[in-house]
Amino acid sequence: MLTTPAVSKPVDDAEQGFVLRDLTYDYRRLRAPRRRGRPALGGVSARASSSAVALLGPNGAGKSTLFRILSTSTSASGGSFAVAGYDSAGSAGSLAEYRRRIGVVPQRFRAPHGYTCREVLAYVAWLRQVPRAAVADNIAEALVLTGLAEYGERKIGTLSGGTLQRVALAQALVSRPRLLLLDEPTVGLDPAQRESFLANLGEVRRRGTTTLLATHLVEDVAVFAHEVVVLNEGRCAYAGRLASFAETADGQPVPGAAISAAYQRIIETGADG
Ligand SMILES: Nc1ncnc2c1ncn2[C@@H]1O[C@H](COP(=O)(O)OP(=O)(O)OP(=O)(O)O)[C@@H](O)[C@H]1O
Repeated sequence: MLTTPAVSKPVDDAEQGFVLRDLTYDYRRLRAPRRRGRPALGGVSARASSSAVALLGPNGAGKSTLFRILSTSTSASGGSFAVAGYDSAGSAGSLAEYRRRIGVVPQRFRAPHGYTCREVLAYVAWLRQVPRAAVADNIAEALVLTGLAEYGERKIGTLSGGTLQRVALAQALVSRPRLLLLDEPTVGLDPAQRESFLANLGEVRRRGTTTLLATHLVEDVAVFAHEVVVLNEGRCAYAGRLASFAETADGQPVPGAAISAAYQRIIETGADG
């Protein structure tokens, strides 16, 4: 029977965030080193200090490449990053531990239709090497945090798109990640589903998980983000507080239109924050 798990306590924003130091990545070095063009990342430096960071940028800006580096599915060609107690330059944390503490929510989450939500989460917990004694609690906590406490025994094939995307978030949380990477997770959801997903995400980031949300939807940025990083053509065009980005007074709601206008200005002028 499901009991209410002890959900980890919210933590101070000051413990959150990340540092990117001159990160470079060049796909051409792998396939066609002499090909003309630019590297996917041409020296990205940025700093964030909150747990709610939106990553914006036009197609090809380098967002997915940055995610691949932060999730360690590929290594940067140069530069380093520090996040969640780990420094890729070697000064802090272990790579093995860091890998266990990353959660990734893809744009389109897929899982076998015949599995229950709990089975999917148990499988991911096994992949992530969650200690056996912690698995049941972690699964229960992930289901509660994503509003899926009643869905543990539901089969994946019976879920709506919005609920399935909450399972995507739950599976990313099952190892209690300290870094959560989300790649346009609300694409295809209707407004009510998006609102519910973002509410869950807000709860997650208040639990102490540095959350980096790549999105093209300014409404999501307005609801979720405290800070914004904008990539353009493989470089950081802006990194800072959402309120400064949209030129809104701190503490005031930031309208989506102001975010959109600031974003366009930065992309068009190449302004550097
Ligand atoms: N596997 C690959 N092989 C070669 N070049 C690639 C590969 N993946 C991405 N690129 C190139 O690297 C650059 C950055 O791509 P990336 O996918 O990181 O950008 P993005 O901001 O995530 O774009 P999108 O919003 O379209 O997903 C682009 O010029 C892209 O063409």
